[in-house]
Amino acid sequence: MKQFLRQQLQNYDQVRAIKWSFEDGLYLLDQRYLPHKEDWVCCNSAKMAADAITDMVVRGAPAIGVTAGWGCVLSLQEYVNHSQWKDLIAKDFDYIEASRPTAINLHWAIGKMRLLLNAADSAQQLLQQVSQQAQAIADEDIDANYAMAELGLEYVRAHGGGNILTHCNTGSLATGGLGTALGVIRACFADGQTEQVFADETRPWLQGARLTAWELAKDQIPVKLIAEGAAGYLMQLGKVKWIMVGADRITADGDVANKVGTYNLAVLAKHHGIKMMVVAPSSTFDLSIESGDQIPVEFRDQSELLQFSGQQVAPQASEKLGGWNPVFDVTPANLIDCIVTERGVIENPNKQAVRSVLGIA
Ligand SMILES: CSC[C@H]1O[C@H](OP(=O)(O)O)[C@H](O)[C@@H]1O
Repeated sequence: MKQFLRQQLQNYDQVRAIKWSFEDGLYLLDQRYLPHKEDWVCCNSAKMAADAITDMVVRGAPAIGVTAGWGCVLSLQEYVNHSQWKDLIAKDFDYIEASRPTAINLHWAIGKMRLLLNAADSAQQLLQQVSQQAQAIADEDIDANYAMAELGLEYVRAHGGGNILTHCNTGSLATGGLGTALGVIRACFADGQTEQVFADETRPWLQGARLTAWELAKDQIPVKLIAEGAAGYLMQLGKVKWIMVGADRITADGDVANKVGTYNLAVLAKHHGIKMMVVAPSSTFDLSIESGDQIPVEFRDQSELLQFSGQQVAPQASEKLGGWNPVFDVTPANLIDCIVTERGVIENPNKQAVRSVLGIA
């Protein structure tokens, strides 16, 4: 069974949104234009890689961490023979880290690279170390996706399958491989635990409508798109048994920052007795903070709200009236049934459960 599942998951793991070669550099599938166009952006500097993160060419917490790693290699390649290499590279690392505030995977990746930089006294040696670290970040993410898919499926088998509602995009476009929540969803479908996936649109970037629907359609996994506002009615009619989402930052107590709208779903799920599953690798945990109100929530330009595929949806809105555009929200741990990581499943998340599953004394 495990072999069959692994084969099935490999069939679902064909899309790569991030491509790297030392000769050609970093290529990112431009997610701003999917599913209509499959354009690639070539990043040949750390700044270009950072700007691609800020501009959402690439998005999704783990994918941002992987991209940040390769962005650091681009910096080394640019300055390895420069007399001021250490200062220039440090500035590039800072610029990459500032590209988006919420996803901790970005800061985790840069933190690893900064440790190497601070200890380095040879640029050539550092280039090799940073390259190996970037490759390790990418490889570990792919492996973590498979581990989470298998652990998440085991948990669903033990608690009963059923239809799933997912939010935003947590698949191959948000990670280095199979996906986090979408990896579990793929495993559940392969195992017959679910026959129907519901994806909500996820305004304003439409990661659900544009990206998750695209990924699942490619997999030939039955997916129905819903307006976010329909989620409560879907649950009230008993059409879903699970809510499965990803995460951008999880605190030591198990509070979860994720795409805005996740908190709404968690409250509704609790009210309707539906299981709320978060799926995220250990690189998404920020154990330096205890509660969700310490997580920096990204606000993006109100213009992203006031248009819809190029049309002004609120022409009457002015700069003053504008929009209020937080792109994440924070779900308290007590609304979450389980957090699936590659190290194990954190049931009824709290400080002790987080530390125990992550293997921290
Ligand atoms: C694999 S989890 C990805 C996570 O990132 C998304 O945010 P964004 O599209 O703004 O980068 C969303 O929160 C997903 O859950």
